[in-house]
Amino acid sequence: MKKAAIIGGGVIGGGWAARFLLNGWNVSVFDPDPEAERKIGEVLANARAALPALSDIPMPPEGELSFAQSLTEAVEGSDYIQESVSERLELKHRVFAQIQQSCPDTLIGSSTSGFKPSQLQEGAANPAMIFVAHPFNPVYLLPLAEVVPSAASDPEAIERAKEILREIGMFPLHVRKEIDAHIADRFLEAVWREALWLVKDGVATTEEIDEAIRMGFGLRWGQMGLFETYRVAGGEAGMKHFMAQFGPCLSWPWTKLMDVPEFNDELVDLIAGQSDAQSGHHTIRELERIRDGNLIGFLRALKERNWGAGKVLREHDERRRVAFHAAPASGAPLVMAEMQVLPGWIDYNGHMTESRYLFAASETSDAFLRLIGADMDYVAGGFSYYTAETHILHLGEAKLGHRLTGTLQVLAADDKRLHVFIRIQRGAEVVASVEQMLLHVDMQAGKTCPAASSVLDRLMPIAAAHAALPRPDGAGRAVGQRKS
Ligand SMILES: NC(=O)C1=CN([C@@H]2O[C@H](COP(=O)(O)OP(=O)(O)OC[C@H]3O[C@@H](n4cnc5c(N)ncnc54)[C@H](O)[C@@H]3O)[C@@H](O)[C@H]2O)C=CC1
Ligand SMILES: C[N+](C)(C)CC(=O)CC(=O)[O-]
Repeated sequence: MKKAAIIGGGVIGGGWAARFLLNGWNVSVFDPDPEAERKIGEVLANARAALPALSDIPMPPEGELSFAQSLTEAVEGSDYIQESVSERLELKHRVFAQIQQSCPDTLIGSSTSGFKPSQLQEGAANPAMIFVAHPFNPVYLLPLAEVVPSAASDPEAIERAKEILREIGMFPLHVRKEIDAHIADRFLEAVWREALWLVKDGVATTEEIDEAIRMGFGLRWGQMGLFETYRVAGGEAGMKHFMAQFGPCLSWPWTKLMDVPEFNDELVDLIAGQSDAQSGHHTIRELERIRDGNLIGFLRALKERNWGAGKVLREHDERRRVAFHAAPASGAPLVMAEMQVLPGWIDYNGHMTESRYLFAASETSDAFLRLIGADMDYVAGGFSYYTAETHILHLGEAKLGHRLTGTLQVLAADDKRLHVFIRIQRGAEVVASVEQMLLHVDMQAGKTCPAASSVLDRLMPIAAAHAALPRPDGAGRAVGQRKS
């Protein structure tokens, strides 16, 4: 089992410890803070609840965590050392000196947010082993680690470090030219300084600034970065058009940070050329589709959490739910869910795996239950619908990227029973039908009971309207039954 030593077990050291442990490494932490063990325990509990949810493969057995009494004890026999002490250069120098007394040839990544590797290496016994490995909080979830070597670094050691970071699920971004605050923190710092001006000048509150980020460009940045986003914003003509349109802003007072590069053809060609090399293999339409697919995934996740832009989606749903019940019930199957076949839904036969048809049906029926008021508040009150029986007919194949619609027809309903017929459709093609019997239950008693009148008042008009629909062909089918 490999061993990582974490020197400094605060916010970032705790995150590194969790990432290594959950990826199967033994971890030894040294931090003189008497609270370090408790703090790391809490970070680890959060990481255990979060990181496995990102994986479709079972996680390796967790490594062993130990707390060393001295720095020398922590680093002994380690394959990798991550320094995460406070952002003070003289403290980092002292820590490196102590580490290299006993482990001069072991890789030492520093979490420093801003010091250059050449600064970290000053006075070191073996500068070649010291480099920046700058992570992002929470370290156990965010993949980026900026790996910054200096001219004194050993290239082979840097490649080994990048491989270790990949092994624990990170994305090592090799920063080729050392600079204060590396790459990402320079952006964070620029945005931060601009935000401080806006607040100080009374232009916006901290909340308004956060809304400006999380309701708009923050979502775009999170899935496409800066240049790819602006390339798409240039329309069919791409980056050159974008720059022609917005280049003049560089000399307008659009920012307090007025030290800007001269806007000339050389700059345009530099940026546009790099943008072509980065993204020119996709058409703008392809990039739009990639962007939209990514945004749908984000927004669905945010909606699940009822957070940020996801809260807006839920509020919008609620408004539409009220409007829906105010109108007369329609006599057509209800379109209750839209989804896209994701990579993790595909099986070894190259099409959507069977369990995802049930998932798609349950997305559809859950949305219907929310529609009739059997929502999470109703469940919190101790009542719910449970599925008693399901019959799936596989009628077609859904493949990666297909957009699917879940429609629901009520076959029958009374105060305790809800018999539904769900079609999972790709356009007009029904790829599966899912017939279900749901029973209304008192969750505490573990028995069926009549649904609340607030639910029945919404359900029964829909059931009455659907009674006029033709009975679906697949309804009531049993396994093995031949159609006459
Ligand atoms: N907080 C953040 O958002 C990020 C911080 N960083 C960087 O990570 C490093 C650590 O920052 P945080 O974890 O936020 O600080 P922190 O204040 O939460 O933790 C620093 C820890 O270092 C310990 N420490 C101090 N002297 C020590 C010594 N001689 N030996 C061992 N441990 C010692 C302290 O007791 C403390 O627990 C800094 O270089 C910072 O710039 C990097 C990315 C993000
Ligand atoms: C504010 N900060 C400079 C410490 C931020 C970072 O270094 C990275 C992060 O996680 O935001």
